[in-house]
Amino acid sequence: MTSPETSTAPERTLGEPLLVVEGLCVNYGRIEAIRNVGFQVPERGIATLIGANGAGKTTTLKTISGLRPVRAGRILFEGEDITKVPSHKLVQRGICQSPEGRGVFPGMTVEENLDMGAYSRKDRRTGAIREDRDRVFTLFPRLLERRSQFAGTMSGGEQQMLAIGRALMSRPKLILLDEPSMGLAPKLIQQIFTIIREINAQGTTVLLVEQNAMQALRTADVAYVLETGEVVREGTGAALAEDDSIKAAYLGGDV
Ligand SMILES: Nc1ncnc2c1ncn2[C@@H]1O[C@H](COP(=O)(O)OP(=O)(O)OP(=O)(O)O)[C@@H](O)[C@H]1O
Repeated sequence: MTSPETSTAPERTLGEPLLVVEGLCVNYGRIEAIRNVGFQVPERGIATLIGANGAGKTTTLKTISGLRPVRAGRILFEGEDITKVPSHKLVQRGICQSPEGRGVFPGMTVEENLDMGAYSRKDRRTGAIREDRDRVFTLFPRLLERRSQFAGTMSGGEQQMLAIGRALMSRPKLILLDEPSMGLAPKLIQQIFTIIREINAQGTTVLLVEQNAMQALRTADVAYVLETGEVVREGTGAALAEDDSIKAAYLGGDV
């Protein structure tokens, strides 16, 4: 049993909301994938969306990234309306997503994949890109060992690390992580959550989508529970991790 005092969320001063989502509705044809979804991500914080399969987590992230059109509602980033801003422009503004299921370039080496992540940034000085590559290698020493290896020949966990590293290469203010622990062995899951906290401690705001509810709640400052396309609960990660109805519904044996 974890008390709020033992939450591993680091002590930081959270800022004003960096991302605000209001009344978001998104459809796939006639199917309403999410309805009236609203939440906020505080600057320098970690927010998480948890929920079962099909709850609408990935759709929410894709919509924030500009990959799905909005039927109703709006998305504000740094106080500006970005609801209709296309994906590549959002990367330039500081929002970058690490997709579910890795999505690395299999025929490129680790290093080439990382360089692709820096493609759209304004500061393209070789020195600056090298520094950021080194930062990724410090976070993920395994990627350094495999810097010349083709991404497609690496394990699932290594590809997941590479996808996060590649997103970091755009120097995002806000990183969107879609199920970073998916399919990983328990030891690697612990490592990924430690790295997420480290990325956040270095100044990047995090929006984390997870099915691994207990780990996500322990990591997050604020948390929202999605159920069939709607936000049904919200609170601090620590409070929701302690809530009996949340434990019964979402945590199962995952503790
Ligand atoms: N390409 C698509 N076409 C039609 N419906 C879709 C599509 N993608 C998702 N949906 C539907 O939208 C709803 C939300 O799905 P979404 O993938 O966002 O959920 P999720 O919470 O991320 O689930 P998971 O954890 O399984 O990835 C579901 O009802 C799903 O069936």
